[in-house]
Amino acid sequence: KNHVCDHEAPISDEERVKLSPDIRDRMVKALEFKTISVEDGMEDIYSNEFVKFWHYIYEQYPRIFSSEDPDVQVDRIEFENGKETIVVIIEGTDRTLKPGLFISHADVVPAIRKEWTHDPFKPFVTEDFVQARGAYDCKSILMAQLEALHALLLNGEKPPRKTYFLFPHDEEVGGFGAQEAAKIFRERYNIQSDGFAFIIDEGMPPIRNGLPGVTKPLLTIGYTAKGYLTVELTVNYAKVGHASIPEKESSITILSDALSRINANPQPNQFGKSIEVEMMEGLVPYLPWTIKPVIANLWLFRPLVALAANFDKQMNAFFRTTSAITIFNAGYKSNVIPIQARAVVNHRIHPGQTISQVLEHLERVIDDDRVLITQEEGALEADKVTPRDSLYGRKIVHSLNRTIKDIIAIPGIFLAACDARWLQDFSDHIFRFYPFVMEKEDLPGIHGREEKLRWQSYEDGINFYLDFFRHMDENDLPPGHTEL
Ligand SMILES: CCCCCCCC/C=C\CCCCCCCC(=O)N[C@@H](CCSC)C(=O)O
Repeated sequence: KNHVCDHEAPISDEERVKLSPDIRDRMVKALEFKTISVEDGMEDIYSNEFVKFWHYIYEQYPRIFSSEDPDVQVDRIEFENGKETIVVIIEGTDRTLKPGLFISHADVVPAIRKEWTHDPFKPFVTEDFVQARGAYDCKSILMAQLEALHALLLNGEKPPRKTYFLFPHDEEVGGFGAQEAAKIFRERYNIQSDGFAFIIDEGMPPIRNGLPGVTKPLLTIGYTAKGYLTVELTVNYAKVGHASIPEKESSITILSDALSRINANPQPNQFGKSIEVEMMEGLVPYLPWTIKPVIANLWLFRPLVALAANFDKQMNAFFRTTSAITIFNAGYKSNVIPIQARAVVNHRIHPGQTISQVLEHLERVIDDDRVLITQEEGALEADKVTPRDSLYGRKIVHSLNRTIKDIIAIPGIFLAACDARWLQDFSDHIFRFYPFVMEKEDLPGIHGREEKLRWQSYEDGINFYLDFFRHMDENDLPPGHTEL
């Protein structure tokens, strides 16, 4: 089976929610709140923005947040400085079905004003897109889910199964909101291991022109996610003296050598150890004739395809554990040689490797006792893998095909991390993706500058959630539809 039915009849015009000026305005306004997560140890001046953000959201969606309906419940998990992780629970029409869980975080990463053409918290709006920090990651999902849910409830409908929405406040800095929610799901709501039918969180974006020759929007739904490991490298080299008579080595040169060795000796290629082979096979029908015969015959060309990791940064990220040097500091005065140098390396662990294997490789490559390697808190192994033939996966693809023109959706690996990792015990069926098509050039906007959400994509994404909310029952799709 390797067939994705990408020619579903689209939803009808009557079913489709149109992007009204009100829907646009709500999104634009949501982007004005500086719900910024800052790293530990930095001054957190944004707490009140979270309070104001949720106050605004409560006002905008009264059918959810101030409802008399006993089937609609809102729970607020309080954290320091008034920040809250929010849980919304909607009773479904069939109480015999396991509940489903949707996750979307409310926090965003910081943005440096001078790097942007417009203030990242004063949204720049055109006919085609809105540009602001969080426009894609992740207020797009949060707002689209609220729009879809509100429309559903206002229409007098309920989802087929009980549905939980989790809106954490700190995904970008560790996920304590999601970790606390996991405890509350167990203790307060009595949800046991495997208690959710499925979990849906942020993940890969559908990218138009994402691969050479693939012009249609291509989405690799995260059926697993890479692990996470940050290490600090420190050198304390006390042989220092006056800068006019330097030693041959210093903490800076020793650390620089170590970092160069990490760059020159990447972690081993893992092609074939997780679901990247299926991912490549899923792509076959859409590839141009120049590449198709190679990918269609992986039994023969596997070693050749694995080599792609050496030439293409995306393939590299899919096929191996990556190591990104994200922080480097040393020195404090131009004529003083510093004793200490420090760097931070962030690894995204391929499911074919473990944390200890990554550390062993790192030690072997650095091969210098003067470089102290310490593991930062928050490391996690790669996530478990969702079954390829999951009914919910097929239903997701079905709804994507019905609401987003030309989308190609195949199972793959999520290259980053999301809050679902803290809730893995609750479901074997976890899916990580965004339903908003982007152009390839938009990609660096996520965590970068000029982050964008395209309006047509936003409308499509709202309709995706609405369609999925209506159809997320246990009934199988008609034969021939959406076999992954
Ligand atoms: C075959 C098609 C190729 C497409 C390649 C696209 C590559 C895009 C990969 C990732 C970008 C999207 C990421 C969006 C979600 C970001 C979530 C996130 O940033 N999470 C944080 C969590 C931090 S935990 C301390 C992270 O850093 O991973």
